[in-house]
Amino acid sequence: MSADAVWRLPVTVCRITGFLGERTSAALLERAVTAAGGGLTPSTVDGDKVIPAVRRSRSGGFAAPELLAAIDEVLEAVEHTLGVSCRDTEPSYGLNVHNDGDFYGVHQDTDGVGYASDRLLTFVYYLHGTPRPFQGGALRVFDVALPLGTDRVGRWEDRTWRDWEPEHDSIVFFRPTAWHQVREVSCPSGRREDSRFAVNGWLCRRPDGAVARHG
Ligand SMILES: O=C(O)CCC(=O)C(=O)O
Ligand SMILES: [Fe+2]
Repeated sequence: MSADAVWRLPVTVCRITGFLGERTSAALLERAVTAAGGGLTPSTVDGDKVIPAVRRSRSGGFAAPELLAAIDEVLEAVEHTLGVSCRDTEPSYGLNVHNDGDFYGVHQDTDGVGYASDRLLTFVYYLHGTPRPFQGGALRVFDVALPLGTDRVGRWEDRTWRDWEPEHDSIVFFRPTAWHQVREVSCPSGRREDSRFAVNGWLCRRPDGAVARHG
């Protein structure tokens, strides 16, 4: 057998289109555009570092109770498909806005500071104007490529991937350990309302002793 043999394991992504429906998603987009008008700050990595070579976008707090309610409704199916249990978790999320030239390099959502290890499930819900006013901006999720021997770690050259379009009113779920990136966005108008909007977050393990939401 070749010493270069690898196991290639596709990473499961649950994707749902038309997630909130036309009216609710339009209202959420309007709120996202308004939120992007003020109060957003450069997105960070490792908790609090702004590193434009790794990540270039703007982020801020955002309330989307209708999105959380809809996530709750599909959660059991998502847990089953991804093989995670989200009992006793709480959401942590915000708004990420990508405009011309913005991107997020390859990373895991478990990177960096301690709290990230409490993330059990990643969700990303996308919003944009019609027709889609930007190009690029796919979510690229890498397959796992494990060498058959145990004497070396996987090489990046061995990785394959799948791109997921950030289509308006679609949502993806995946495990936070998945390697992924946001491909560079091209948004020639540069207008705020033409951005790639994502409500992005995690279901996180509650600190010990907290009261469980689901009883
Ligand atoms: O916007 C996306 O498609 C993914 C964003 C992301 O990976 C993150 O914020 O950790
Ligand atoms: Fe991420």
